[in-house]
Amino acid sequence: MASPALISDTDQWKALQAHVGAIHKTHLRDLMTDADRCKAMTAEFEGVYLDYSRQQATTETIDKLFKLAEAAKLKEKIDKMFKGEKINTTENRSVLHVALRAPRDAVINSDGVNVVPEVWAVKDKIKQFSETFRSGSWVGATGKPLTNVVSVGIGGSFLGPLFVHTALQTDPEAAEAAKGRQLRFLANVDPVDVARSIKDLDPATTLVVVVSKTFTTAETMLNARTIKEWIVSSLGPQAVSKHMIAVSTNLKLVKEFGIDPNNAFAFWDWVGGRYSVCSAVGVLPLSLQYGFPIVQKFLEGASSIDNHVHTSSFEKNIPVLLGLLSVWNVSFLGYPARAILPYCQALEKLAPHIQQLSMESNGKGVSIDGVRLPFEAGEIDFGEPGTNGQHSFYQLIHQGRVIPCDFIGVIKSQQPVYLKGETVSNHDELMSNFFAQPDALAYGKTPEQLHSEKVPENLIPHKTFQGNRPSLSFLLSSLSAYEIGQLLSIYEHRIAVQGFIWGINSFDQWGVELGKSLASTVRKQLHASRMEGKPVEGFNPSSASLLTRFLAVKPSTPYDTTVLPKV
Ligand SMILES: O=P(O)(O)OC[C@H]1O[C@](O)(CO)[C@@H](O)[C@@H]1O
Repeated sequence: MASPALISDTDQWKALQAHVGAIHKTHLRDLMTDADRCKAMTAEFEGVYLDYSRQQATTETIDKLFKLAEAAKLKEKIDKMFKGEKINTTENRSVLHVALRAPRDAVINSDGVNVVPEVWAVKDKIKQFSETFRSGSWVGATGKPLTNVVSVGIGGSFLGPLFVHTALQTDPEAAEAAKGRQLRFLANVDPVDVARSIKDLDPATTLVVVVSKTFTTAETMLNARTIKEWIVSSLGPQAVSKHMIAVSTNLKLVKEFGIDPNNAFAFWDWVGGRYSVCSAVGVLPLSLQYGFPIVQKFLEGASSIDNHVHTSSFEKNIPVLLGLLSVWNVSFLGYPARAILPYCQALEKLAPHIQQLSMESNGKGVSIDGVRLPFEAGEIDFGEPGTNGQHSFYQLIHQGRVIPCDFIGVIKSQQPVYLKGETVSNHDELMSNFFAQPDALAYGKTPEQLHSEKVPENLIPHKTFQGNRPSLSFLLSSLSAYEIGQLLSIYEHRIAVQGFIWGINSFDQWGVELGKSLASTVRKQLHASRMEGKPVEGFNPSSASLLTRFLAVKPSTPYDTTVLPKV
């Protein structure tokens, strides 16, 4: 019999739907008393420890999820990805970000060609370039060595590298390697972001890396032209070859922009933008800042998880378990959001990166075969480091809506601090919260407990916590480049697993196109109105009056002269 078009038509999906009633009769307060269950609901790989016992699930749920994985042909789909099959069918592309961190002797084919040597050729070029740059042998137009890097790019050409940079900044080894250097990012086309990114920088000591897979993204290209002007107006047009380099799959456009092709670093269409941090997109700016050896450790961490996801049985497979549990929470328990809560300030840019990774990958309305989904796929990701989040949105998580949480803790802080005489070290203070919050969510507090504490009657409803709120806890042994790579790869694979189960294409992003083309219509109108005084035409009444109001105020930057930020 032909396999059903949608996963929701399978018996395994229906068995999970039928199982929801039984789970609704349980409470985590009771489930957590079962020591065998708690032990069974853990997994460990190379120092990454996952405890998912605080999920609204029993071992029976997990068995049923494994059966769903079988029905979705999860193992086959993961294998196909690793084999370079064109699983991104709407763009006819392989999905091979795993090749970016594979060892030199690995063989991974796309279109019958082993891509690993090409990957390493670019990495070798980055290594050599970054060594020349960091040694001071690469000098700018005025003969000075360059110590500042501004990476210009948006979306996947920004968020992943920003996440890794932020996480490395306080790692002692990486911090030592980055002494005296600055790495900044320019993503938003808002001129305020231009101003911020170059504030107090001297073009004579700055290298600009233009990062764009397509080299056509409107925001990035305008920012690149703006920063080019900043360099040229200060150092002259010949400075571009020494002060601007690029990362792209479109080397033709890089050349047309005026960047020396020798200073361009390639990647390939089989690397999705949001999966590209391990390509030159991340490896180049990070190597300029921290040196290639540290970035190589990050790649090795990511590769270790690639191996793990590809070869481990599902029972021990951290990304597979995570992906299945997310499907359970979203599609069966009906919890549409996920909070990413690292108890580690170095991971403050993890949630913004995962937002793109997850929501651009799995925010789809049709199956990979184009059939409208009768269920919601994807989830709403957000997060903040603890304990900051506790003083912000946790109220809603404790007593308002049910939001499954990822708690991420690190055993050994990057920055140990202890004040003699204090009860605990600063990191232990942080981690006290990391351990307490999941239990507060799971157990809650009953009216009976409040009565026994003599809480006034009128406050009992306000102080009651229903509990039974799901979370999972990760403990990482430490947070160096290697573990940062592991964490990245865990989330990348988890999100792909979710997409494989839902039967969607997690590797295209057609949903971003409509807004882009409408912006181009508006851009034409703004130009015509500003330059030729043309009236606003062809828009709905709402947009027309908004645009008219906007255009009525004379801009502070007249269109007949170049103006750069002044701060
Ligand atoms: O690297 P590019 O081609 O400039 O694209 C930037 C981003 O734009 C998108 O295409 C849409 O947001 C992302 O997928 C991508 O990461």
